[in-house]
Amino acid sequence: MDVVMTIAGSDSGGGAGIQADLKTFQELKAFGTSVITALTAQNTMGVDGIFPTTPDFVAQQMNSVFQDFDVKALKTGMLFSAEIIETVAAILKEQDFQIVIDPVMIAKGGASLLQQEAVVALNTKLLPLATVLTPNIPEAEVISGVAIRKEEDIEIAAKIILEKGVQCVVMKGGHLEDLQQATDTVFFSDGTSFKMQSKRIQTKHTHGTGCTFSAAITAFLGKGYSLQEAIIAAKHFVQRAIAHPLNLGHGHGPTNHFAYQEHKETDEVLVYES
Ligand SMILES: Nc1ncnc2c1ncn2[C@@H]1O[C@H](COP(=O)(O)OP(=O)(O)O)[C@@H](O)[C@H]1O
Ligand SMILES: Cc1ncc(COP(=O)(O)O)c(N)n1
Repeated sequence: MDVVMTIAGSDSGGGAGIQADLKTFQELKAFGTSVITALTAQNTMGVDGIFPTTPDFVAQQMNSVFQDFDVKALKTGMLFSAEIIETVAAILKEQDFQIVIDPVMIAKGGASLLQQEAVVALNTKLLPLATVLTPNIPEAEVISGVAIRKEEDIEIAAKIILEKGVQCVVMKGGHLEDLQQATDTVFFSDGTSFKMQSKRIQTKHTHGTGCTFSAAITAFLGKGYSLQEAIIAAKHFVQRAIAHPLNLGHGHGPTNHFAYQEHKETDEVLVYES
């Protein structure tokens, strides 16, 4: 059994964060371990409160798992503060994992899940350790300092991000809402790139899409897929999870992790070199 890890915040509403990650790992038959950076009081309508863990206790959780398990791949999600980022980075520097970094900043409802002053630590301490970084458009803008207004800006921002030491960046297109397609563009540090395109589903139930996508990449990497294979397989996973919503809650409802097994016919991801 392949062991993977998520280092992220808890979402009491079950749609994002640690809960989305563990559900994704489970559906993909990877054994999920978890390090909780913060508790959030949250539902589909928004975040009502945040209670961060101390950096020392984040370290203690990581060390307990690493002492006992052979972790194959891990992801980070909500890290909340510069102190937590520095603690996580210092431990990961000593290890040789495949690391997926989902640079979570703002929840769909608008709450800040990363303190503003933590962006420097993210850029300088954590990004150089990333096998793959998965920013949405607003996150890519903050990390790169480039305002993304048109297609060409995506490539400009990606190049700046790769210069920070990231091996691969997936520029997620979920926030480009005027388009018919949900297109993610993947750039590697060797200069190659490809696009993944799927039908944009008209739905408000997109809570946890980014968490689910990065957790799926982690699970597939843990199972031995190549980086490109893992990213493409994860796009299939999230597409099915969005296409078959559970219609839960009164706001932005969660994605459907069961859909990967239950709706194998939903497979319309187009991949092409860019
Ligand atoms: N309405 C949608 N239909 C299909 N795919 C979507 C939709 N919204 C987001 N996605 C996909 O979900 C994944 C997460 O993207 P995004 O929503 O941009 O991330 P985040 O949750 O971090 O904001 C990406 O693969 C993106 O293309
Ligand atoms: C604890 C936690 N982590 C991450 C997100 C981001 O969610 P999304 O994937 O919808 O951007 C969230 N809302 N809560």
